[in-house]
Amino acid sequence: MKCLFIVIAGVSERTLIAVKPDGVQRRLVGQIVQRFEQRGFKLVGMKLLQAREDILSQHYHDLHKKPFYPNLLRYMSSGPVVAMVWEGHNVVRTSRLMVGNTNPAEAYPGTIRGDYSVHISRNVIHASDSVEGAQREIHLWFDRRELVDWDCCDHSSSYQV
Ligand SMILES: Nc1nc2c(ncn2[C@@H]2O[C@H](COP(=O)(O)OP(=O)(O)OP(=O)(O)O)[C@@H](O)[C@H]2O)c(=O)[nH]1
Ligand SMILES: Nc1ncnc2c1ncn2[C@@H]1O[C@H](COP(=O)(O)OP(=O)(O)O)[C@@H](O)[C@H]1O
Ligand SMILES: [Mg+2]
Repeated sequence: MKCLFIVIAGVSERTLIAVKPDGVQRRLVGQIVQRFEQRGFKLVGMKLLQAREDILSQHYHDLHKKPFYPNLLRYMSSGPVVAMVWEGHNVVRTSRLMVGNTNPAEAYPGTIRGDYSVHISRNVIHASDSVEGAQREIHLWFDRRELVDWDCCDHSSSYQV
């Protein structure tokens, strides 16, 4: 029974969150990170990068026939993005709810898109939309060695005088 618990505890769900170029340029990174921390998720990977076109075209492969696809790639290349991996119970579904509708005009106030954006072509943030998609996107954006496993600790037990 103890072994079973350890196995289950070891496969906590992860998702890819990316602050898009407009979010970085508008200095929204800190507020977005704060929302995920406050909700109780654990940051296990984070980097600022100018996304390469091959990564973006794989990332948005499902949309490559859409009329807005060229504009989407231009948007995502228009400055650095902050890519993050967050971990926790139901993190994929919960982070989609925190992010809000793809179209900010439909996104509820209180969601990230509902609070910080007005137009679908500048919607501030990306969040994986399924557990399988998250695994694929994390693998695409991060090297395994860039992800850090760490335990929450009760600091009071390590205070020293
Ligand atoms: N310019 C433009 N961009 C769009 C349109 N539809 C979607 N996009 C952009 O393409 C992104 C990807 O679309 P989706 O994957 O369907 O939406 P999403 O899953 O909410 O957004 P991501 O988290 O970025 O994947 C959106 O977040 C928008 O930035 C559109 O009609 N026009
Ligand atoms: N109709 C649209 N017009 C412009 N951009 C769009 C449109 N649909 C999607 N996008 C862009 O493509 C991104 C990815 O789309 P999608 O994966 O469907 O939504 P989400 O970002 O909510 O996961 C969106 O975040 C948005 O930036
Ligand atoms: Mg999407």
